[in-house]
Amino acid sequence: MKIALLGYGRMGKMIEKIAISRNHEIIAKVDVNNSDDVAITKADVAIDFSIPSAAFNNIKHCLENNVPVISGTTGWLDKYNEAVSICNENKGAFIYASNFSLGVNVFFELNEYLAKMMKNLSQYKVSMEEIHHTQKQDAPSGTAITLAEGIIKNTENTGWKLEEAQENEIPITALREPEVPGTHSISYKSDVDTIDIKHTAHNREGFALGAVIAAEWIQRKTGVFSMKDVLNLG
Ligand SMILES: NC(=O)C1=CN([C@@H]2O[C@H](COP(=O)(O)OP(=O)(O)OC[C@H]3O[C@@H](n4cnc5c(N)ncnc54)[C@H](OP(=O)(O)O)[C@@H]3O)[C@@H](O)[C@H]2O)C=CC1
Ligand SMILES: O=C(O)C1=N[C@H](C(=O)O)C[C@H](O)C1
Repeated sequence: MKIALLGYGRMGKMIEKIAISRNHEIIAKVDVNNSDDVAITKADVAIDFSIPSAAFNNIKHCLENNVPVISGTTGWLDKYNEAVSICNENKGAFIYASNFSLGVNVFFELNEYLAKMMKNLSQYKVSMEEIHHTQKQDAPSGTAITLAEGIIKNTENTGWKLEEAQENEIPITALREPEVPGTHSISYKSDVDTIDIKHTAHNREGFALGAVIAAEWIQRKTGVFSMKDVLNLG
């Protein structure tokens, strides 16, 4: 495949390495100072790991030029429904995932399964913690938001909040520490015990491999998909 990388930072560089190892070709590398709009239109797929303020326009540009797009950028989802409409209007192909790693996608399923079991156990209060590197622009992480949505779908919780939450809201603590690729944990605490589940990324390879697998999977498809479709989980 000919791949356009939209965003050539930590993730863009890791995706380049994995894509080349799987015999793909990088034909465009876009960052804040370098936008090659013509090269993008010649790609079989674009992979966007950029910044929250740039992601939507990157995705729109690809979909309007019939280039399938995989986006892992977090913090832009107020415009997700608009991106879905643009994809459908252009009969394009689009996947957004807050986390492309196989391990976290298994963790998403585990989280929902546990939430269903906890639904009627009102003695347990749920909370979440995410830890990321100090360069991260958004909080809470996209992954933490997906995890919170998985709990809300399956319990009486009605929303989530950073730090101080109301009754029926999931409190999320977002910590920033040097060099941490991404750690997410969920706790159900009662007066007598605590149940914890946790995912720890050791590096960024899992995210990058998942994004390249999604790019391979979306070839010749039309529609809006998720990593659940790609990995055939659940
Ligand atoms: N879904 C997932 O599995 C994962 C998602 N992420 C998310 O991916 C995103 C990128 O993460 P990361 O690589 O660590 O971040 P970096 O800051 O390392 O990289 C961001 C890149 O985007 C570039 N950029 C800035 N403006 C634009 C623009 N207008 N168009 C295209 N590129 C632009 C930056 O360029 P410059 O440096 O020149 O400013 C930089 O190269 C984040 O939102 C992060 O949360 C991260 C890991 C996994
Ligand atoms: O910014 C990051 O680094 C990460 N961002 C994603 C998120 O916001 O969930 C995924 C991963 O945790 C790393």
